[in-house]
Amino acid sequence: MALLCRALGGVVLGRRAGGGAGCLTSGALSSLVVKTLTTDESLASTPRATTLAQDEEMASLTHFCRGLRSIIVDEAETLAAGNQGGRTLLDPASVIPKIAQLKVDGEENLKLPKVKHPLWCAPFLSAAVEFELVQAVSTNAPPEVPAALVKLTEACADASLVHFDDAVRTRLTFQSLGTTLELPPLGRRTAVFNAMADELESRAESEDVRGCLQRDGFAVLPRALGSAHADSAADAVRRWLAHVGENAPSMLMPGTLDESGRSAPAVRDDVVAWLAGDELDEQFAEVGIVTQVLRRIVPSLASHPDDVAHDDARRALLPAASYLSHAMLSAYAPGCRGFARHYDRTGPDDPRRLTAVYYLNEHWDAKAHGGDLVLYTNPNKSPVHISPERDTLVLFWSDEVEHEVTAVSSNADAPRLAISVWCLGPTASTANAS
Ligand SMILES: O=C(O)CCC(=O)C(=O)O
Ligand SMILES: [Fe+2]
Repeated sequence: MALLCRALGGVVLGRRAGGGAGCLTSGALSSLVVKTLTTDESLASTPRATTLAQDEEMASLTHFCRGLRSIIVDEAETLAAGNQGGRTLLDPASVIPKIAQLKVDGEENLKLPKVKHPLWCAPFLSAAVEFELVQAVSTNAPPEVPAALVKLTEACADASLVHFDDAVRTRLTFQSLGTTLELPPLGRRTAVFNAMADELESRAESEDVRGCLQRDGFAVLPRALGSAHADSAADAVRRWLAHVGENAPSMLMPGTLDESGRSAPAVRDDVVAWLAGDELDEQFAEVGIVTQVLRRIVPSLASHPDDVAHDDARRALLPAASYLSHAMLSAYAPGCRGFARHYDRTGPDDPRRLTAVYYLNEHWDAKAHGGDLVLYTNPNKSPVHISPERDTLVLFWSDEVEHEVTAVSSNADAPRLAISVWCLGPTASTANAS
């Protein structure tokens, strides 16, 4: 394990373009792979981050590193024995089921009661792949090996075993290792993720979302993903909702007031579903993709990574890898009363620090349909009304900006749909526990 830490620690891992390059020291290894897990409480109510103990993290990392190594050795032996049956090196069709089994084995053997998030294995598995990648390049393995590892990560992302961002980062790591080998183009879904994430980052940059947040406490970003991506995401969300409504209606539940799960239709009368980012069935893959894009990019908009002036404790967020609260899909049906004035952060034990809401509603007419988000940013100023139009992203500090959702007119011809993500920070109890 120490060897693994040293090996990984020496590697400069690229991050998403625009996110700044990060040098992963061995001390930072744990923050790469830890604090990323979400309890199943989040499926019932407010999303909450939880952390694993350090020995649990190391056990998980060891499990995936050893497991992946043995899968690779097994595959190499099969190929060498000539029993490949037409398979290529690390053929996803043969390797993905083995990796999926590794995840199941981890759930059974590691005894991590807190681990319920579908993508809980993502940071461990992607660290294991990165390790293999570095090993392959540094030991001058045949060039097909690193290339196969990059493609395998993309297949893992398609199979909800790692995040798409892991796949993009693995490719950047590969490029940073100085090999001249050409990689095949990004896989289809990873390419969609990448294009959406790039668009969101560059729109946020050009509209100075960070500056607005720091100055005004909120930011509004129209055309956040671009109309083509927004349309395909919104269509996919509609199909997903219909599918869930028919096949798993218990996933749709009344929006709650706080993490206790209490609901009160007089205060809010929407219906919500929690998205994990693994909603990748062929018919609605963009649901998982857009969820992963929001969860990946929104934290980086909270402040500039190099800007220490903004690093005040009140706004301190957990490390990026820990922002994996589920995303909340909310639907206010025509005729709903909305959501009464409130702060999202309900108290010192609520981890939410930054709220981001992305709207999916086509042709929303604020006057005719209502459903405004109203932000009460400053008692001396008029409140800010935001119409929930498709492809608008709104960000505000969860503990500073009181807000409400106004009634949705019964003339609206579709429910008012939004996806919300929260960036989390330490709470009184998590700070004491760590
Ligand atoms: O959908 C919106 O515009 C905001 C909803 C909201 O305030 C919440 O879910 O906490
Ligand atoms: Fe709210």
